Amino acid sequence: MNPLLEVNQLTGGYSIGRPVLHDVSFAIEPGEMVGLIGLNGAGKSTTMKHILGLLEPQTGQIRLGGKALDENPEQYRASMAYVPESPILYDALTVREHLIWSATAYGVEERTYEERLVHLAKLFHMTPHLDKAAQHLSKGMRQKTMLMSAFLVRPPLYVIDEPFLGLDPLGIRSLLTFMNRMKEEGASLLVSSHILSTIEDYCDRFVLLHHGKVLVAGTADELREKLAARGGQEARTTRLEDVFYAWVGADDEDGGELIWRD
Ligand SMILES: Nc1ncnc2c1ncn2[C@@H]1O[C@H](COP(=O)(O)OP(=O)(O)OP(=O)(O)O)[C@@H](O)[C@H]1O
Repeated sequence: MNPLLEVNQLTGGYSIGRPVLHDVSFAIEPGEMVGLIGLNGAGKSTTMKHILGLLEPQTGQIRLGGKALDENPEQYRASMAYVPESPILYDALTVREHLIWSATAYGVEERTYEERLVHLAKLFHMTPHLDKAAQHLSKGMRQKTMLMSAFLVRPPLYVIDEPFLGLDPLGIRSLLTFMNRMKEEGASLLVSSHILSTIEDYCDRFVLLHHGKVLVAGTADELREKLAARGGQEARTTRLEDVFYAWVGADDEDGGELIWRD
C-alpha cells in the first residue's frame, strides 16, 4: 500500500540557518492513526505546520497522496483537515455558522452536512450550544467546535494538534471514539500529544520527537522492545509513557544529545 502522507528527511523551521526540525522522516498509511509525541518544544507543531504547507522545508519533501503541495495546491489542501492546538474562531459567529462555513469551504452537500451536524453535536454534547456565539463558549466548547468543523469534512487525513487539552473526560472519550471510527472508515490521523497514556491504546504507531529529531518510531510493542534493548528491561511491563518520559527527562538533565541506535 502507498502511504497517504510521506515526510521525507525534513529539515525546517522558522528561519534559514536555524532549523527546528532535523532530518525528520515518517509515513502514514491509509487507515492508520499515528501519535506524534514529545516534550514541550520537541517540534510537534512545527512538523504539523510543514505538513499543512504553512512552512516550507529547508531540505526534504512532504507528499500527500503521492503529490507535493506545489504540484497541486488545491488538491493537497482539500485532502486534509487541521485542528490547531488553540482554537481559532470568529467571536461573533455561532457554532452552527462555523460548521456551515467549514462545510461550504470543503463542498459538503447540504443533506450530508445536516446528518453529520446532528450526529457530531450529539456526540460532543453540543446540541444546546449550536446557536451560541463563539465568544460565549467555554474553552472546551471552543475546542469541540474546531473538532466538529474538521470532522464534518471527512478528508483522507486529519492533522490534530493536542486535541485533549481543555476537554472533559466525556469529551475525550467522544473524540477517541470518533477518531477510531474515522480510522476504520479508511482515514489517516496524525495526532500530537504529551499525554501518551490517552492515545497509547488508540494509535497504531508512534513517532517520538526530541529536540526536533525522530528519536524512535514504531508500534507500542516495538517501542517497548527497543527501550528494553537499551537496558531498560522494565520497559517490557511499564506503561509506555513512564518509560519514554523517564528516558527523555534523564537526557535533558544530562544535557546530552540523545541519539537512537538500532
Ligand atoms: N513562530 C515561531 N517562531 C520561531 N520559533 C518558533 C515558533 N514557534 C515555535 N518555535 C520554536 O520551535 C521549537 C519547536 O516548537 P513547537 O511548537 O514545534 O514544539 P511542540 O513540540 O509543538 O511543543 P508544545 O508541546 O509545547 O506545543 C521551539 O524551540 C520553539 O521555540
